[in-house]
Amino acid sequence: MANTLDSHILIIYGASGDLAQRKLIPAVFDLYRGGYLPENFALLGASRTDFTDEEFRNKVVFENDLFDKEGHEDKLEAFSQLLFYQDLKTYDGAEDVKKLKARLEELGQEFGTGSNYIFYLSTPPKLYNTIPKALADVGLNKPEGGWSRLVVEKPFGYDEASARQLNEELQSVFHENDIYRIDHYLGKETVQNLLVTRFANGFFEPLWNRNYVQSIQITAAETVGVGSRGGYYDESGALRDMIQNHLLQVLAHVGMEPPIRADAYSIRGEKMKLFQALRPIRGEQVAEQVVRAQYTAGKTKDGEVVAYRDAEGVPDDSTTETYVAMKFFIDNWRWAGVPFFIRTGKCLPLKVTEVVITFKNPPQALFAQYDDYAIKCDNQLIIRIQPDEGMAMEFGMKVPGEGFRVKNVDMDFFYRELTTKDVPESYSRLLLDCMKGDPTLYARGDSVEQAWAFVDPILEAWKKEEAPLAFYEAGTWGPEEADRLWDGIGGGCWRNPDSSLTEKRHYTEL
Ligand SMILES: NC(=O)C1=CN([C@@H]2O[C@H](COP(=O)(O)OP(=O)(O)OC[C@H]3O[C@@H](n4cnc5c(N)ncnc54)[C@H](OP(=O)(O)O)[C@@H]3O)[C@@H](O)[C@H]2O)C=CC1
Ligand SMILES: O=C1O[C@H](COP(=O)(O)O)[C@@H](O)[C@H](O)[C@H]1O
Repeated sequence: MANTLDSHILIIYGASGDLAQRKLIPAVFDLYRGGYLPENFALLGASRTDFTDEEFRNKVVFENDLFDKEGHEDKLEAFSQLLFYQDLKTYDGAEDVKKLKARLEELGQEFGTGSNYIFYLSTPPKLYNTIPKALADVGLNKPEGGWSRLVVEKPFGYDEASARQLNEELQSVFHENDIYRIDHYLGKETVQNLLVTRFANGFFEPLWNRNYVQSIQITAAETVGVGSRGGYYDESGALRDMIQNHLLQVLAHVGMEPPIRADAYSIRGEKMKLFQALRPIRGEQVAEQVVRAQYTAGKTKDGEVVAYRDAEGVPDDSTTETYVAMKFFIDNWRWAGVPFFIRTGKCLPLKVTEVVITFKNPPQALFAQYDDYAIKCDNQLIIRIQPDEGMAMEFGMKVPGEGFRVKNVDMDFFYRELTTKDVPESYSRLLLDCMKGDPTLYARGDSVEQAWAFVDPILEAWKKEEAPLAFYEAGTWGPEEADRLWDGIGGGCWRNPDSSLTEKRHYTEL
């Protein structure tokens, strides 16, 4: 099936690496299989490893376990014929980029793709500024008669200053509208569905504010440890790796004002305003509002785990956090006074990401004398980002029989009931949007800086050791210090979720 996308070539820098093999090439194959790619399309891998086109195809397609090969041999073979490879001596050398340009022109003629290019930077981040400059030196940032877009992987900077500098460097050679800062959480259907839930329905929005909401919590728990990524992770830590980008993006979808239109300008503008309203956490407040912790040896769902400090590539005196829990406020009219909580960690009991909106109790506890009312009657909306994607509303109902005993029940919706199709993988959706020239689900430069501005003071306090590092056993829900964040706000606690969104309850004991 042909479509109306512009013909183009997708160039993946760092094509010999893990991300290209595990995520990018399979995502392009999904687009190919779904008929989303333009009729004239080619993919050019570029990195230093010596491959012929054929060797590259073998590595990233035929020897790639992530492809379900059975029954798809013909499609895979045809897809592989769209893949090419250009070896480089360096990523930013003049000779290399000239060679790359010549290859692109050759492919452009062979495939009729013209001079439309997407350059995907899947290399170590230190090359994110030098590659675009090298492209600009030979005019590949503004190709004659075509267009050029740049996709930049995470991490986008290390702090606000480095993100600002990177923005300046990129924007000096590419127009902001052509820079696509990828955050794979924005490619998740359920993160996008937060906007639909809020803005396509009439009954959530009137309740979605300080008058009715008691607290909002976001949890992103992982069972895995750092595995073989210790070297990268130790320089990063959970705050940079998960909160500065993914979870603040989720927060923005939960907290932003309604956009005027469902387009990149309006949606990204509202997200920026939300980030500007985040109340900074500085100095002594860091110890009160943010808990950082590191896992020790233990047992998770995946088996025995060694302590973080014993993981490959991690120094034995590392103070890098593998867990963060924090409480903060958003200083705007909608959210004044509402506490927000975010936590994320490695080696926790479950892989789960969810948002929980807890609504205020009714003004009078009318049925308080009946046993379990007090503990049972939270009105919560639970939005499950992954897995078991869906939503559940919890509220109190009368237990049949005498008196007014109240129990919590739930109404749920599961994404799998909405469609029999597989939920598209984040990278496929995001790549397709870039091919269409739609940056709505990509992070805008100023908002990335603003997100860093929120986390920077926390990182500074940690650097000065103004807040202690706690420890938690792998396989537990984190340190007990995180529970204390809920003190003094008039109720509430972390919801430690089950593996399924709602355990189907049997009410026989009633
Ligand atoms: N892997 C993942 O799941 C994710 C990765 N990312 C980001 O994407 C980018 C690529 O990640 P990933 O594919 O995992 O990384 P890899 O370490 O696998 O590197 C990708 C490629 O970059 C090239 N490279 C260039 N210079 C260097 C260097 N000095 N050291 C090592 N490699 C170099 C290598 O190719 P060659 O030697 O052939 O030139 C390598 O194959 C990173 O910035 C990462 O932060 C983001 C999210 C998830
Ligand atoms: O970007 C990252 O995300 C993953 C978690 O992504 P998910 O889609 O599986 O929730 C995390 O494991 C990794 O450390 C981080 O770099």
